[in-house]
Amino acid sequence: MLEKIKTMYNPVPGMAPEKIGPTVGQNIGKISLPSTTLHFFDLGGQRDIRSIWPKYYDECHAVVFVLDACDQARLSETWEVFDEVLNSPRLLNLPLLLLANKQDSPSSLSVAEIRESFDAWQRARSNRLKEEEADKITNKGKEKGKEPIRTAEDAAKAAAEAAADGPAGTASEAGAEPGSPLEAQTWDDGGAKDERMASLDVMGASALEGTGVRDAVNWLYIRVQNARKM
Ligand SMILES: Nc1nc2c(ncn2[C@@H]2O[C@H](COP(=O)(O)OP(=O)(O)OP(=O)(O)O)[C@@H](O)[C@H]2O)c(=O)[nH]1
Ligand SMILES: [Mg+2]
Repeated sequence: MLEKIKTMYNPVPGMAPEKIGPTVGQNIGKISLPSTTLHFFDLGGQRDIRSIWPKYYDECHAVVFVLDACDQARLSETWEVFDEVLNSPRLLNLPLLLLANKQDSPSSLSVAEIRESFDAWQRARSNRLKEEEADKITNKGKEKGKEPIRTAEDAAKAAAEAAADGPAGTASEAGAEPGSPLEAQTWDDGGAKDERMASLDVMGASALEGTGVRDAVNWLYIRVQNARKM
């Protein structure tokens, strides 16, 4: 994608698609636009390379997450990685674009299908977390049920414990253990994540044919200009 951007915007063309191998570390590039120069850091997407991404978060002004819209088998992995980026506290206030690449291919998912796929993945995860939470509460109840109440003193203690636990299924039960996935789920960010989801920008492009590339660069140009005015 970055090489195509260079070819379209710079006098010296970027590398031809057939010569591009997987990005090891970073690939950099810049393009000049009216009153702005955009500097790009193209970071490799392979598992081992993803650990370097956060090193760039403090320096960047916008993020474009490029996904392979043909690779349906890896979409679930893609959403896990994307969700982490989406929820990175250091990126929370930055413009974020989800760019569905390979739109030239007949097997590519459309922008609408990509959005739907991510929504479905999020719904499934949320249901899974709720089930885990319900199981936890049920198991806890069973444990308690096992304890024989022998004396009046024991009965009073059991009643006090039950009262302290609060009604089953309330937020007091959810994600009680620090560091659990539930805790991440219930982390209060003042609704910033919901807002981000509602305003998530998704676009389609083809790095091979160049369709959608100018729209994506314009998106970046506008966001970076706006950020500068603030
Ligand atoms: N049909 C089609 N193929 C593409 C397009 N963009 C990239 N490819 C092909 O997809 C393969 C992977 O492309 P890369 O550009 O290396 O993918 P990448 O996302 O940068 O991968 P990493 O650098 O490992 O993160 C190559 O065979 C490319 O030729 C596209 O827009 N359409
Ligand atoms: Mg690459």
